[in-house]
Amino acid sequence: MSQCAVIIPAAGRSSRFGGAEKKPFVSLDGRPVWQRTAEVFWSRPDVSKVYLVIAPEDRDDFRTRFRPLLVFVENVEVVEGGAERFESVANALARVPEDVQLVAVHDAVRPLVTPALLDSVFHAAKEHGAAMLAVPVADTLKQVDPATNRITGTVPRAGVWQAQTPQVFRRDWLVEAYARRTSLNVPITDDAQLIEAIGHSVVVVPSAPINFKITTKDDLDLAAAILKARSAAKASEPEGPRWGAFDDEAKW
Ligand SMILES: Nc1ccn([C@@H]2O[C@H](COP(=O)(O)OP(=O)(O)OP(=O)(O)O)[C@@H](O)[C@H]2O)c(=O)n1
Ligand SMILES: C[C@](O)(CO)[C@H](O)COP(=O)(O)O
Repeated sequence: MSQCAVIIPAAGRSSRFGGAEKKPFVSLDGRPVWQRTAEVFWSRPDVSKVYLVIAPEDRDDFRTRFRPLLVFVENVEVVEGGAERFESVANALARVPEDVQLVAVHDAVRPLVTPALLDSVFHAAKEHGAAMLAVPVADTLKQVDPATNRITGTVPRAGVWQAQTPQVFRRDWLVEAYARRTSLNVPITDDAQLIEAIGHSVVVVPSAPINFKITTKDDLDLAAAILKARSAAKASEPEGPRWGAFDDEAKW
């Protein structure tokens, strides 16, 4: 089975989130956001290692709080983050061994990604060398003048998709793209941009809005409400057949 290394950047400043605690470390229905995200990856047989990228200023606290958990998870390595997201990814990418075929980059603050979505984007990346999750833009897009808050134009949304993560690439392509990153003088907000810039096409795998990024407090509240609804639905599911003592009521 071709193995995939997973880079989970969690070293941002959470400036749009506000609050005392950075968003990867806040509790989401009982577990920190980063852990909920990492759990979806680290138990997969096709994941060789998870590289969790933590800001230097958070390392000591992270060790203190989560070493007891990580002792039980063999395939996780903590890597130091950088000032920008691409620097954090680059630091982890440098740790990925050459024999790893694919590298997935997934925001630590997209905790609701599902195993099925991972299956589809991993499969597409194995087949095409580069693939990412995205959803087609559903709302009308407006260009707005920040000085006046007035609309200056409407952006045609045909063919426009909202990028998500994971973004999954052949390791050699991603290493080459990062090596040539400095030649690009555009703000890099996702890794697919770098792969596109070195001439490789990236396949878009239709995703689901559930894989949204926690950027603000409202996003955290939405994620918590979704998880609460999920566990309520699970609790109200009829009991499955009772094994052992047969019961006339049991439905096969
Ligand atoms: N220097 C950075 C910047 C971002 N990230 C990570 O990249 C993901 C997506 O970034 P974003 O949602 O923008 O997080 P922040 O940069 O923390 O948010 P903000 O822009 O509001 O400060 C997050 O998991 C964040 O922790 C990172 O590892 N290193
Ligand atoms: C990578 C990303 O999540 C794709 O939509 C997005 O670009 C991250 O941007 P951010 O400003 O670092 O949140």
